Amino acid sequence: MSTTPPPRTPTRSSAASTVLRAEDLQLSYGSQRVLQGVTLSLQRGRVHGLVGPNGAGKSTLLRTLAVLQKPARGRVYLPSTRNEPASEPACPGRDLCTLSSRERARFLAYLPQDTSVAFDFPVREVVAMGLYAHLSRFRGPSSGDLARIQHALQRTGTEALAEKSVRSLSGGQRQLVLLAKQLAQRPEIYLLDEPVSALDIAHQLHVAQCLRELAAAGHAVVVVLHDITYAAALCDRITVMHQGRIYDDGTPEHVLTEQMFAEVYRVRARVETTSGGNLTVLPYGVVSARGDRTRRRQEGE
Ligand SMILES: Nc1ncnc2c1ncn2[C@@H]1O[C@H](COP(=O)(O)OP(=O)(O)OP(=O)(O)O)[C@@H](O)[C@H]1O
Repeated sequence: MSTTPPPRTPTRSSAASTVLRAEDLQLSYGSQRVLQGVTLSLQRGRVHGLVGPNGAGKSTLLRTLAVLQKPARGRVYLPSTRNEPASEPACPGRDLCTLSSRERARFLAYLPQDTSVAFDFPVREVVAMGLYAHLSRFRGPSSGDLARIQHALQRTGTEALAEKSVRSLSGGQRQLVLLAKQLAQRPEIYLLDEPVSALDIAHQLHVAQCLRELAAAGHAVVVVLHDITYAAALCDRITVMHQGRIYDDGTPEHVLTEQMFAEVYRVRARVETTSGGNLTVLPYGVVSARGDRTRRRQEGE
């Protein structure tokens, strides 16, 4: 079942500036090439979706953008003038890996796909960890910091869980708590790997609203998603990953085509626009060599 988030906001048409650029990324695990020639720019005020089949390289790309993995080739950097269009050639800029861990934490937050936690803490303390980059070594959290934690809990609907131990939570609750931690962190860029995969439809809508608000406030939001209809409604721009490469990149209307579903996902899918203007995707069959022949015979080709 797919959930349709609220329609995209006018931020989509406003002028966007590039906040981070990745250029010609290449990364392998042993002999397996997982990223090949990946180049993309992230813009403020945009929700940027990453979609593609299992194993396409989406999580690896996100971890590389978060400087948690080092590419064999290519770089991730802050453009020196952060307002050039995505299509312009790279300018020298500053490599993200040269930022200190505190600077990096002020710049970006990364939500992993696996939300299991190594240590047990009360939820409120987990969210407070998001403040690390903003706290002085010599003082505890201020009243403003405490208010920020409370706001993050409220924004994600996890207030009632604040005193519970994080290990006692359900998978979906843990996902919301880790999102609250990111909100408390207040970075310029949010890198979120399947942030709604464990959420019910109400919470999916709630998170979509929250991400749209972050974009409207000028943050860049990158989100890996498998629910294509949800992605179409939420994202200003979608990058389709296929076998470690960018297959296509652009507005949902541009990239979510029946041809793309056949070539990348190997499924037949109907792509329709509802009367409300939302794009919906209905997969109805698997593409296979045999299936293609059968279909052609049925169609009398
Ligand atoms: N630590 C690792 N060691 C070896 N291979 C890995 C490792 N992590 C990922 N891979 C391989 O890299 C490829 C890309 O994985 P990645 O997790 O980036 O894909 P994905 O597009 O996020 O997939 P999914 O939608 O299933 O989460 C896969 O073939 C995977 O098996």
